[in-house]
Amino acid sequence: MDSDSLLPLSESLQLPVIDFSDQNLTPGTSKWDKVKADVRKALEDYGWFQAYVDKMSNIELDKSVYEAMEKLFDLPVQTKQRNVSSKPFHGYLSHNLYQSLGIEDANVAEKVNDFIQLLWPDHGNKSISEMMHKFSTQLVELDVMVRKMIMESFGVEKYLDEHLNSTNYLFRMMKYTAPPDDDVEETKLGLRSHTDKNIITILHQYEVDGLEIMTKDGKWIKVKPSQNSFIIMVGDSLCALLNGRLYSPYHRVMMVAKKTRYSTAMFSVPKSGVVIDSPEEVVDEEHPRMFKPFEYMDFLNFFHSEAGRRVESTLHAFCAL
Ligand SMILES: O=C(O)CCC(=O)C(=O)O
Ligand SMILES: [Fe+2]
Repeated sequence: MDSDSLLPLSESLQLPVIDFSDQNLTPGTSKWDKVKADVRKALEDYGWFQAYVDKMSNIELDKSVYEAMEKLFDLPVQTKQRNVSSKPFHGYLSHNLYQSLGIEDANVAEKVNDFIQLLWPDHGNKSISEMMHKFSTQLVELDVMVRKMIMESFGVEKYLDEHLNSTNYLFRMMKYTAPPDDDVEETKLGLRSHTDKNIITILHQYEVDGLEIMTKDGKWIKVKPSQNSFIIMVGDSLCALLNGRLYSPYHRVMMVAKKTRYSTAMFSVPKSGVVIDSPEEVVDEEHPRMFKPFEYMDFLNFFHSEAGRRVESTLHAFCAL
């Protein structure tokens, strides 16, 4: 991990920070290949990295998203509950310190507009939905770039278009209320430890920290919020698609600061009916086939079930060979 596209995050631990700010980061260049190699190494070793993006021109956008989130979560509970979905974990959720709202197909301008109109039908909110859609578009571009690098790196780029077309984008906004003023560890838990079930997640924390990601050897790493970067994380579906060659890490939110915390997540999610099955290219003697083919909604429904909640690893319990 000692190439010049990596920036040091911490003196004591060499954490994966990869520079995505280069405007000339285009496929086929030597810069692209270098970043691609770092991405693969980080996702093999940690299952995530911090993508440094030069957002100097986007500080306004970042601030606007933050302000819109504050207002959305201030709406009455009955209003937020209009955000429903037929799929588990896609609509409004609330438990303990945690609340979240979800926009399905957030890459489609009308869908973002429908969401804003449904919750917040004031005059003038067109500009808010346009702003949210702009933010989504940037996250989708980052998701596509990273997935292209991953597919190339494993020699399966011929499936890239098919792969990109087999997913939807779910954008979620999260609010975590400040924990009670005590020293009880449990009351600080904002979101319990889990692996993401989708393909790739792009997380962004606003000012207040709390995200912790587990290393393969069981150490929790606290990830500091940064306006200029996004956390890119492998989900179980990508891990399964690549025959376990990339790692999907456990992560959680601990509300250590006594402050309200906001975060956003863009999830690339397999569409209904798509079968996740490792291509031959990622299976060999050294890497025997690890998972049975499965449909994402069956996997998500298992995770949502009583039995699925009890198992240590949803992916292994659901489809390991
Ligand atoms: O709020 C965060 O930083 C993490 C959220 C998360 O892990 C999730 O929504 O899956
Ligand atoms: Fe997560």
